[in-house]
Amino acid sequence: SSSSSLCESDHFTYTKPSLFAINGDPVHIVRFCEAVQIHKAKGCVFGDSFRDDFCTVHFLLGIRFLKEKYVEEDSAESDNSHVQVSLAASGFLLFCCAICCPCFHKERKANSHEVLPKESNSVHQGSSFEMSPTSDMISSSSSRVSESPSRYAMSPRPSARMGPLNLTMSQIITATDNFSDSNQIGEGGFGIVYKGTLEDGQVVAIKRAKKEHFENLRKEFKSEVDLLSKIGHRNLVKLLGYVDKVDERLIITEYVGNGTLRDHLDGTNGSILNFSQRLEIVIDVCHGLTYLHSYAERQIIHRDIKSSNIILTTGMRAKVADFGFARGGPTDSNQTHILTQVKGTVGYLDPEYMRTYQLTAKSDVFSFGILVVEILTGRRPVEAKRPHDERITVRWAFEKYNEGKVFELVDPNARDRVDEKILKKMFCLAFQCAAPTRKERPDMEAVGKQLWAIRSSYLRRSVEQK
Ligand SMILES: Nc1ncnc2c1ncn2[C@@H]1O[C@H](COP(=O)(O)OP(=O)(O)OP(=O)(O)O)[C@@H](O)[C@H]1O
Repeated sequence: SSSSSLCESDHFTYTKPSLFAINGDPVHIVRFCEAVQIHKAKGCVFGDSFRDDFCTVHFLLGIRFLKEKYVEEDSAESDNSHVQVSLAASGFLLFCCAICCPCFHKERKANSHEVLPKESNSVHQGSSFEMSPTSDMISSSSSRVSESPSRYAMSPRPSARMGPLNLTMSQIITATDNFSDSNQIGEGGFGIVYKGTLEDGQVVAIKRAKKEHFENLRKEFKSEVDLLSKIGHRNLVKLLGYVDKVDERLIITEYVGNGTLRDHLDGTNGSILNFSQRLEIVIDVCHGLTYLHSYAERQIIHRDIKSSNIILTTGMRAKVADFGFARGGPTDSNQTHILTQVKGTVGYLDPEYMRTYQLTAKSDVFSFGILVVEILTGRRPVEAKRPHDERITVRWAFEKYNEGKVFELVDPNARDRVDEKILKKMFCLAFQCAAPTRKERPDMEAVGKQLWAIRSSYLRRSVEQK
């Protein structure tokens, strides 16, 4: 059987099982899908009889392997192989655009209709939330609400401390000037964050649980402390100690003094991030996540990767913070996922995890993909005040990317001009990470390799341009 559709003056025909034609001329499937994509971007509507399932990754599995080969070659690129690799890279982009993206586009649309409007109506954007697998509801009363506290009642234990710091309550009170407003540096779902200066001059960040949520936040506190105590990496905020008393719950971490990534994207502290800084931040976050997923004592899934949870140092290095929602990954090698409540932040949440309650490290990969689009465009994942077709940033970016208008995506505040190929590679990688299903997303280690290759091309081109 055959389906056909007329778009502008072009006539598209698909005859099962694998004959593709434009205006009567047989064409390769990749060319065909590309043309469909371009016409869709121009606003052409394909009739019901015309199904484009064959443009999905599943259909083109064979070609996908080819794409992966290109990426590998790209990572190993050297100065000598420059020309050859550039060609391979553009081939990769072509495939990425024609194959990975149509699939992403199609499924993403379906997913976002299902979940995004519901979420954005229900919760304050940018705040973390959780959703129970049984109730299927998103809490709207508070950005972070826990399950019944009694389920998590722990036996009372003394004010426990770990890490290099052994602080008493009175030392903490002195360090924060009795939790004075002037030392307050931020506020999240867990509580208020204070800056503290210890007797020896060391500056720390002290998260103080809000009294009204004390019981509810017990599990979150425990999870954050337990997981943070097992990790040590330069791209993750370090736990220095904690206090767990009947009437006080505090987490003491290293102080990272240059504000959140979101602050920097907003330009609230005066300076605008250039492309090179954005690329380094992306790489730092990738390294932090790679460590959590593959090198920590036990796999850790962060579950709340977003720009306000990335804090920058004065040297503009990025550190992942806020482990309040973090969870250990599967312990048994036969286990592919963990079945659990949905927790995270609107706009960054993995649609597959939302649908199935199955959590894997690939949920962090999805959030990372969304974050990369945010870093490059400067736009929040959901921009409610924009025109309709620009509200879901990743979808808007994807459409523009497919129209070949990659420069229109770049944050208008970032003035340094970047090579188009580099930008395309970055966006393409972000779209792969934000693919609708986890099996289509690369793991963080593979992302790191691609980023490293992008970085060396970027540095080489910067030198060439000088
Ligand atoms: N280690 C730190 N060093 C410096 N500032 C920090 C540190 N940790 C947190 N902050 C600041 O405190 C703010 C609140 O952090 P917190 O992790 O409690 O909440 P959040 O991530 O912004 O919100 P939510 O918990 O609802 O997701 C951060 O946005 C940041 O500005």
